Amino acid sequence: MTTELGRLRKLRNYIAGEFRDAADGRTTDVVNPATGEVYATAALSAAADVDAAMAAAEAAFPAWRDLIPAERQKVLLKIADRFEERAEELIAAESENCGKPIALVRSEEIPPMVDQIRFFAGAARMLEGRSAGEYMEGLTSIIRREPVGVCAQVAPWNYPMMMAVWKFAPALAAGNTVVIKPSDTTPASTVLIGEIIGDVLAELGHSKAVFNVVCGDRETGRLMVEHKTPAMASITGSVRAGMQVAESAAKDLKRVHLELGGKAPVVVFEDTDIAKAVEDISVAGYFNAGQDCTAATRVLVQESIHDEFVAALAKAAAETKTGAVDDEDVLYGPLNNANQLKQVKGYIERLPAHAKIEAGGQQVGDKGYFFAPTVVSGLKQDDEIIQNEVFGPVITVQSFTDEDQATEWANGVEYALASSVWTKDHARAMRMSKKLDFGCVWINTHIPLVAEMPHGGFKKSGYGKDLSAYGFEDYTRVKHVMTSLDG
Ligand SMILES: NCCCC=O
Repeated sequence: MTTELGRLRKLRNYIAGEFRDAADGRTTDVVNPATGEVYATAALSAAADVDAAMAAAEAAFPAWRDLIPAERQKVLLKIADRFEERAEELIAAESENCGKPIALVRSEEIPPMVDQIRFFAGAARMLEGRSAGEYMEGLTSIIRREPVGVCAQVAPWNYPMMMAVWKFAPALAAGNTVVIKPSDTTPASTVLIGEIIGDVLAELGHSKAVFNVVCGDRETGRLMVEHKTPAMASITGSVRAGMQVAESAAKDLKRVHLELGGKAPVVVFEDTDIAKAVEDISVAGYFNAGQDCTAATRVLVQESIHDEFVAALAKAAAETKTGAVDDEDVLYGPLNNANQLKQVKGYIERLPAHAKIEAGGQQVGDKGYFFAPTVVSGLKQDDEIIQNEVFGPVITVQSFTDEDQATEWANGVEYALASSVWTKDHARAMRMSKKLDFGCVWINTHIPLVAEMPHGGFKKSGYGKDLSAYGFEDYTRVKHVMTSLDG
């Protein structure tokens, strides 16, 4: 099948089932971060394009909302099947757009995405509400769970495809219509997803305008969030972007769903199995070049095993490979863009004198945006690299004395998305899972996720959940209907 990608290398908006250039013809260049070369252009959408997409989604909403859930389920199940059938196209688009290792997109991204779409297909038929009944004499109360309306969704560049799935699947399952904007650095796979979903909608007799893709930059995102049509704005991105969205959405009290940054602490006690912990933490710190809001980035290790642990982490880093998309031995590819490379380099250049680079610390090669697996030890709680999200293949290490100090430092950042604790002591693990102020606490593991469980943080990591029944409910509203029994 010829796709938008294969045909043109010109990525356009997908509105009401049609590929459209931005109304004013503007485009941005799309760069392959593995080569640093431009390989496509994408529409740079402005107000007229956002208006068109919102009008399409608004017009499609009543019919989509009024379908019985089983019909929406059929659509989502077919989308999941189509993702499997067209997996190689999706993998190629994602890999070229992000420089991701092809084998890892195939094994680590496609299967969970397909599973997540199927999970939400099921969730469409499992709407929750309190039992209907007489809570006041002579009056029956019932709960209706309804879609919110048009959803404006802004996806990030670290997992463009999977984050699009986390947004469109619960939204569509619940009966909402969607306008989604991929990052301006990674529009390719989302445009292809637009085509796939549009085809499925049409094949099953529904309007293609249920799902619309608008390409563009931050300004396009701002226009979407401030637009009068959507009832909800959902964004995965930086804290800065999330705060701007919350502020814009506050102007007309839109519902907001924010999945922002992370700075996951990895608390390693002296009784842990060091070899296993190092192996798992390295993968969880370097996978996707550390560009993961739950990455195992901030290791806190008990002082009695500190030196041994750091030496093992440094050895694991030296053995971890980054490189070409078709090399099956690499764990991760390049950073996503030149700006991100500059940001990661900046954190390393500004390290304080008391920090020690145990491994890596430099760009790899002179083509593309690759960065070496890095371990930095000797850090203090107030250091910039401890407090801020690096979003690169950098693991920091601090040495703690006891449980109280570990807890204080683990919680002592503005982020609160994910964390892990490593110990053989069950009671300590359970104490720590209560004390760690994060949306997820892993015990003796770090980074796995499942469709059935929520993903989302506290504090400046945002609010609202992705995945799970909680994520599904975020895309619904609850209405109370009360009826007199006297006619
Ligand atoms: N491991 C998936 C994390 C999603 C956000 O970065």
